[in-house]
Amino acid sequence: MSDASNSSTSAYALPVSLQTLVDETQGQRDATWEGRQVLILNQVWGSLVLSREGGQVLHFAPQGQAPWLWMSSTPKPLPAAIRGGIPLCWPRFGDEASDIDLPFHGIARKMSWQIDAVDGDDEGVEIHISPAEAVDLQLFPRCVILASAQRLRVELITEHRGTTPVRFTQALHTYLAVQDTHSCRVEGLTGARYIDKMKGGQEADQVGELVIRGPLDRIYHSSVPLVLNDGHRRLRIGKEGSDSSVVWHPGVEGRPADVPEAELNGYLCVEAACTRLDPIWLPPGGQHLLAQELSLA
Ligand SMILES: O=P(O)(O)OC[C@H]1O[C@H](O)[C@H](O)[C@@H](O)[C@@H]1O
Repeated sequence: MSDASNSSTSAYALPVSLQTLVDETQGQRDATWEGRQVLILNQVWGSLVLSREGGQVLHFAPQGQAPWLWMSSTPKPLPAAIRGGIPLCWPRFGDEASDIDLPFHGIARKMSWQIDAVDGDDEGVEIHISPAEAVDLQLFPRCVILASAQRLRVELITEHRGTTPVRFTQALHTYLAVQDTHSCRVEGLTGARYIDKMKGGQEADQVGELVIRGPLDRIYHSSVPLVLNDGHRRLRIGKEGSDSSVVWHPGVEGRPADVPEAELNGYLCVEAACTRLDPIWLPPGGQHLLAQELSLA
């Protein structure tokens, strides 16, 4: 379903068709949503949806709570990436120079992934995924997703299986569900140096708390945990293996085609990233772990 009837008007809400699939799940099952093969978990600790296309968490909510992640009700059809949840931008983030000739946000979010293990009980679940197709690079990715009533943690692990050192960038491009983008503050960035991509890459220092007033596309040089406060909920955004925090919202002018107007202010992207500020150099045999962990603050 990709029409207006799939859109829910209440804040934090999932697209109606996805929420229905979650509600109809008891325990764990495979299903199809918007042409994607998804694993749906609806258990004592909460619910989670994972797409094999893109290896992407599409939804997470602790039991009895509203969704923590935003999802477009009108995603583009395959082979496009889905806008929402936690897209994997790997092994290239945005417009940074790359050793390898790759698309803007890399290849992972358009790859097909397989589920290697799902290990869960009433307390939570641990899911391991890896590419279902050959990765024609020296680098090989895999992910571990840990969900419980208290947290969602996504780990993106890169192994170097080749013979020469490789430089790469990446991001866990998380779309966080908010009541209204323009009521949001991101706490923890005061004083941090940032690159303003909307001002041609101009650099500046963050003065005071970051308050979202309009379109924003910034790479902060920051490795500390942040808090997204939308006035109704405070989400702690912890991370590992990342010295860049990207904060992005396109605003009305830049609204992507796969974001209905009514849903535009239902999210803010706060991304755990390794960018041009902190690219990863991996030697042969090396491994890097990038993680983002969400919990209530
Ligand atoms: O539309 P996408 O390819 O998913 O990219 C969406 C956005 O992602 C990042 O946050 C970048 O900083 C932005 O410059 C970009 O516009």
